[in-house]
Amino acid sequence: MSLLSTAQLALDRGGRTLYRHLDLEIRTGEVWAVLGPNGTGKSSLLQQLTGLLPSPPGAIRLAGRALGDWPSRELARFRALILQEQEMGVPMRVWDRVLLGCHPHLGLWGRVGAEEQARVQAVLATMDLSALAGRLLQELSGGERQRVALAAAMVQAPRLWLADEPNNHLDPRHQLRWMEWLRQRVITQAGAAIVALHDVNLAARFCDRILLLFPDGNHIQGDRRQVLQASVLTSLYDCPVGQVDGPGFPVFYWGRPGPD
Ligand SMILES: Nc1ncnc2c1ncn2[C@@H]1O[C@H](COP(=O)(O)OP(=O)(O)OP(=O)(O)O)[C@@H](O)[C@H]1O
Repeated sequence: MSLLSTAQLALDRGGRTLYRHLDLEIRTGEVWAVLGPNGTGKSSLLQQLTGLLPSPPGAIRLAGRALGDWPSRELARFRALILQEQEMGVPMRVWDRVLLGCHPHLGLWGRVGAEEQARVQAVLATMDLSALAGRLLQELSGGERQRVALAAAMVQAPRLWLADEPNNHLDPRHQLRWMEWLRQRVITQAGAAIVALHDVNLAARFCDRILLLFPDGNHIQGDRRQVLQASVLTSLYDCPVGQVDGPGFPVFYWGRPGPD
């Protein structure tokens, strides 16, 4: 089943055409990576797919229904957007920030019950945040704050995940853990995800389908084995990329092999 589709989507921004004629079909159980150099439109695409940037009526459909026809509350239950930079605004504790993720699921009076408390507790434990529950966001490291943003989306429990560089600031253990969690979640809950990444190796390991955005406005999409090839990535990033065999997946490296 298609959870997100686009028809001839296009976007001009910053005086440039970022993409044209973009037809996407993101199905249940799929994790997509969007890759491309700085400024090619990865964040802009995610913003457009969520409705933060305009698109023609019917050009974006979620589960078959045009984006503009979704009531906002239903939409908030269906999909989550994880932004690249987290706005901190008013001082807030970790627990309260993560609890905000429950809001689309609360009843008319917005009362938080034992079920929501338990959900927050479980997600905090998964993200190694239990000990920080009472701390202010302003007092956290960049990686800790990023884990809080991911935790809030996990509590929101959407079917469709749109995540802009979710691994920003995360150490390798937490990157791996979160990507594994997302993949598992998408498979077991019949969900789907589209994730903007700079780490090609995470894409090669955890994503099924890849969308490449080129600086000249062109794009390529397809199965990860077909798209993620050293020659394609070299041309995408205008930087030499090599490839070696990893344990069950390819490993890419930047630059030419060293002399030793
Ligand atoms: N608010 C804005 N107003 C006008 N132009 C913008 C705005 N935000 C981004 N742009 C421009 O849109 C283009 C795409 O930016 P975008 O942030 O989508 O790229 P990106 O692929 O996510 O880059 P990065 O890898 O650096 O995160 C860039 O040329 C950028 O300068």
